[in-house]
Amino acid sequence: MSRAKKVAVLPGDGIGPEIVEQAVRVLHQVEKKFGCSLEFSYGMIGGGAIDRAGTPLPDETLQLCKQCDAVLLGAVGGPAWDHYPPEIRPEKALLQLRKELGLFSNLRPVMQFDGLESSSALRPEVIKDVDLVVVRELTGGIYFGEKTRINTPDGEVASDLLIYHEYEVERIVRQAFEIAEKRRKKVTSVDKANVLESSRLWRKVAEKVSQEYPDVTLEHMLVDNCAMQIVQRPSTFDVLVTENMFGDILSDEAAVLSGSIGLLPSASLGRGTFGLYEPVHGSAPDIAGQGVANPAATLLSAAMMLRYSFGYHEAANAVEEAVKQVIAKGFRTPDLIKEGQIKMAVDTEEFGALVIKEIDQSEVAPETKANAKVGIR
Ligand SMILES: NC(=O)c1ccc[n+]([C@@H]2O[C@H](COP(=O)([O-])OP(=O)(O)OC[C@H]3O[C@@H](n4cnc5c(N)ncnc54)[C@H](O)[C@@H]3O)[C@@H](O)[C@H]2O)c1
Ligand SMILES: CC(C)[C@H](C(=O)O)[C@@H](O)C(=O)O
Ligand SMILES: [Mg+2]
Repeated sequence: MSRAKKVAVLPGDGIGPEIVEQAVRVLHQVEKKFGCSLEFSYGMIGGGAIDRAGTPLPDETLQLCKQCDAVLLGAVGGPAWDHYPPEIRPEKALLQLRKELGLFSNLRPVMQFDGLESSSALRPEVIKDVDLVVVRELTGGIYFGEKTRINTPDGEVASDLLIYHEYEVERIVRQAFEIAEKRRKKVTSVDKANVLESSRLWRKVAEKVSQEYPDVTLEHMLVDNCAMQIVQRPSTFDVLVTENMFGDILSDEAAVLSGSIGLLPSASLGRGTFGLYEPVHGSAPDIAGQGVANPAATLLSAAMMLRYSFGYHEAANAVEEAVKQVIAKGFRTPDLIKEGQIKMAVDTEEFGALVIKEIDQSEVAPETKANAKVGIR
């Protein structure tokens, strides 16, 4: 294979370091098995960076990311920093990093895992055949609009501006159509066009872009309805495209379909092959330091990195298959064990070791249909 691919590794806070450690171990196994070469460089981000460097996103971290081919991130935040002012909160680092790197498109695939049918809070017949991708706009909308906080005689007043430019909507909607063309050819555009002007623009642009993709069906859905439909008839969704905050909320909700937020990976992409890969979940302060976090979401994010940023499709398939196999064989981190179920309980490190063993023993498999469907390039 070609020169070593450079990976910036940002473990972050809470369970971040625990899950990222397993991802790096798995990627070392990928190097061994597939003869590729990855070069890892570590950087600080989030609360830990505030404590050590006085800022959640030190300039060295940003420069490191810019010099690499991809970024692998754990999670940021936690109660220790919740009272900090907005400019030095851990979450600010994440938003700034995505913006600075031009990563406007956040892909969050949601799938079914064999053996987990009864781990979901939903009935097995409802979650049967779930296979959807949330395409979340990532660098615009209310998270990035102007914020104000003023004192008035009637008390404090706060505001967050929700603003979208046409070009921002157009590029993310187009991305959704490109993905849908390789899948089941259906785009659900989610908005609140009955109330929000930004959503009315969103809808108009979605209609315009859809003209270029006559073989893809476009449906519009109001976000409140979508929040219900996603748990009522999830298998009818293929590609779901939406603005930043709606996508944030709906993707956490969609975790119920797989069985745990610890299973949901993500890829944040821009124009080229550079990408940032992180689990959908946060730093899970309630279980941090116990070594019991589910590392699957991070391992699957690493697989997305192999696929989208490096084009290592076989290696990506092997990691995804290995994670699925470990789960199918009945191994479970605590988040996937319901009361009364007898399963083989494993911790974070044991789960990582099982995945490594699966990769070691795997045949080098060709691109499978299921994997190819999420592909965007
Ligand atoms: N990308 C990110 O870095 C990111 C994303 C979301 C939240 N956050 C931050 O994380 C902190 C905690 O947020 P929260 O509690 O609302 O959300 P969270 O996703 O961290 O946790 C929600 C629940 O899911 C569980 N959970 C999450 N990941 C898990 C895993 N891998 N394995 C097993 N269980 C898991 C947690 O234990 C918790 O019960 C906050 O500071 C928040 O701002 C960061
Ligand atoms: C921590 C927060 C800023 C972040 C977001 O809203 O993007 C998180 O919830 C996510 O989903 O990655
Ligand atoms: Mg979120």
